[in-house]
Amino acid sequence: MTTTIADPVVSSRSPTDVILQARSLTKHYRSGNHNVTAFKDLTLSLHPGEIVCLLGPSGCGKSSLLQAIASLEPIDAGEIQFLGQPLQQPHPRIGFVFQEPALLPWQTVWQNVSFGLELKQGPQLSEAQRRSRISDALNRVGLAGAERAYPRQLSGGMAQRVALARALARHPHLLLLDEPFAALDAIHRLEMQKLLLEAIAGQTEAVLMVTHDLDEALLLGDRIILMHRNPGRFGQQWIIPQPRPRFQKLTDLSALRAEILQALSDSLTA
Ligand SMILES: Nc1ncnc2c1ncn2[C@@H]1O[C@H](COP(=O)(O)OP(=O)(O)OP(=O)(O)O)[C@@H](O)[C@H]1O
Repeated sequence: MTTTIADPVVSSRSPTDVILQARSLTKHYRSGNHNVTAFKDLTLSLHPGEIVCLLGPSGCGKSSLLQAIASLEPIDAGEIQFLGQPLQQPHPRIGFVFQEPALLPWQTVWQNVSFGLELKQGPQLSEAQRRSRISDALNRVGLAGAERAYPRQLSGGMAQRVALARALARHPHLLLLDEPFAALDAIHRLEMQKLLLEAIAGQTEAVLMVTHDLDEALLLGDRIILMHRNPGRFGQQWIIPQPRPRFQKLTDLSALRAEILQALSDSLTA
């Protein structure tokens, strides 16, 4: 079952619409004298209201897939459509958060979030619109008041909130998250997981998230896709049969958790 993220702007979209359609994607890297196939023949659709989590062993191509969808890395075969249009370059309505916040150390929090709006193909925003977007994004991540701080003055959790605000300022239809909370301790991770759900409400339509943490996938995902490696490819997928938020209800998913854990364990030897 999927939970629709209510959004006055996007409520006209039906869950049968497609935000992202990727067909038969293949990606090779040249490594020394040989090619590494990061992933092969991946097909994926993301629908409005969905958070989809990718789980899988190291090297199965999760990050490469996100980078391909973000148009940060070219693909060797296949096609990606975003909102029905071919996607060939970074799109202003796709936000990206990496494991490292990657903030510019010489710029303030406000300037770092503003940087998310610096895209050649981005919408022409007036100064007032720009300010409003940055201010709204900082509010969403609970950083109103920290606008003038520099990255060195921030904790790891705060820095990651800035990175999230930078992505949200784009008003993304699609948010790509590559292990965004992996570097945080358990308490801050939980805080950020809750904050993420609140921050995307009413704005972001679909989320594709890479995580190594099965509990995180069960907490946040509406759908979990297992990836295998050599070459990277999709395996089983599971629909999470409970609406979000489910912070108090993980024990209800213990049978499903055990099933996914077994599949993950099997994938290590596949
Ligand atoms: N820039 C690169 N040049 C050469 N090979 C690469 C490059 N980036 C990734 N690879 C290779 O592509 C494959 C997929 O890597 P990728 O980082 O996408 O996997 P992953 O599932 O995200 O791994 P992890 O969970 O460890 O982050 C691996 O074999 C990796 O070594």
